Amino acid sequence: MGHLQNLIAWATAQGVVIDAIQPSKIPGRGTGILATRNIKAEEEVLKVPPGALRCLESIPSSIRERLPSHTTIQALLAADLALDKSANAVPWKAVLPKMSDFEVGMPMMWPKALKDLLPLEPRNLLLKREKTFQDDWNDFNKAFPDVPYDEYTYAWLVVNTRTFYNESPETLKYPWEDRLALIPVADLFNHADAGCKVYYSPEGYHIIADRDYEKGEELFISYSTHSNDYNLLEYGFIPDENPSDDVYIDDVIFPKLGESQKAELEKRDLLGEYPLGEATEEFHRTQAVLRLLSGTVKEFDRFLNGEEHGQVVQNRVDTYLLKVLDEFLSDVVTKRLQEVDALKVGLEEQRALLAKRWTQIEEIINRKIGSYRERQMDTLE
Ligand SMILES: C[S@@+](CC[C@H](N)C(=O)[O-])C[C@H]1O[C@@H](n2cnc3c(N)ncnc32)[C@H](O)[C@@H]1O
Repeated sequence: MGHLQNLIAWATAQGVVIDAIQPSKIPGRGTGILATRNIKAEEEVLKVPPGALRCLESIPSSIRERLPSHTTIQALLAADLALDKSANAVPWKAVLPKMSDFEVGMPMMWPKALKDLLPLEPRNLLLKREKTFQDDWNDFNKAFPDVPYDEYTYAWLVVNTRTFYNESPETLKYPWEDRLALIPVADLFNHADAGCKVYYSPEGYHIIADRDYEKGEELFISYSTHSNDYNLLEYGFIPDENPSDDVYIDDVIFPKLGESQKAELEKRDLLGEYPLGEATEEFHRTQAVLRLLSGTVKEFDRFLNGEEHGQVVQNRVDTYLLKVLDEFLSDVVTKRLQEVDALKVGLEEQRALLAKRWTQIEEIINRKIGSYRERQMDTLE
């Protein structure tokens, strides 16, 4: 029996109910879930009972007691996985991605020269994630010094890329972003921005078809509405289509900021993270920094206090933003694409992912420039 068939037999024995789907190898996406017959919308295709979860409650107290009380659920799950040598875990572990998959997709595993060519905002996010990983490893290594670094790294990345939100009386004591669990078989669904519904009941996790599917079609779930910088950093892939994608212009903004302007922004917790997505909450940060760069501190304050009236300042800010976006294209994006192309460091697939991201950024900026120009023409008419 192959690993995937073995997994199904094992999962069924754990009480997992699998209907009309099967895991299969999908080019470019590792393993995914395919329909084995035509499926109607609202059909339940998977149910995973609570007993089959790898979650806070299933972690042996012998592990929890040896790790510090501040240990996150993510780090506890990673510790549990790194230490789990039981035969019961083998069928699930056998279908997990390999370390070589993480080395390609996860920027955490890239050589520094490639990490340095990531856009500034995700580069900063990566530094934070690396610090979290390092802290988790230090705690784990003190408690379990016999487990090698590579084995823990692998377990940590498995947890990082395939957990689900899991609410229980125990996990409610943790911050919401850390209420995590591993759900065998459900963790084989790949991401698309529209996908099957996932919900939890006392019977466990249910996955329900969101629409009709034809036999052989891949079924997806949505991991959430993240930008592709986030998808790359946290999950190690870049979707081709992503309506929630956004671009941060920190790379072009930061070199323009003087020390006193940085201090002004820092004072108000507005230093860094400048997205272009107008629908995002953080777009307010972008509007604020553009006012500071193109106007006076007084105007900047008026904007922050909600005292800006009329269109005059906004029109000037839009014109300034257009200039900034042109600069972003010529001074940052084009340069980065050339640098990635010239670089011989790392694996070809790693460089291809990085180049894909900068190309997407180039396309988004070009679309933005087009829509701002159109808006300006409309205002003039
Ligand atoms: C929850 S797992 C899904 C199953 C996974 N493909 C596997 O082989 O085990 C999440 C991982 O799947 C991959 N993935 C998910 N959605 C993808 C997509 N739309 N395109 C490419 N890779 C995807 C990424 O590597 C991600 O870290």
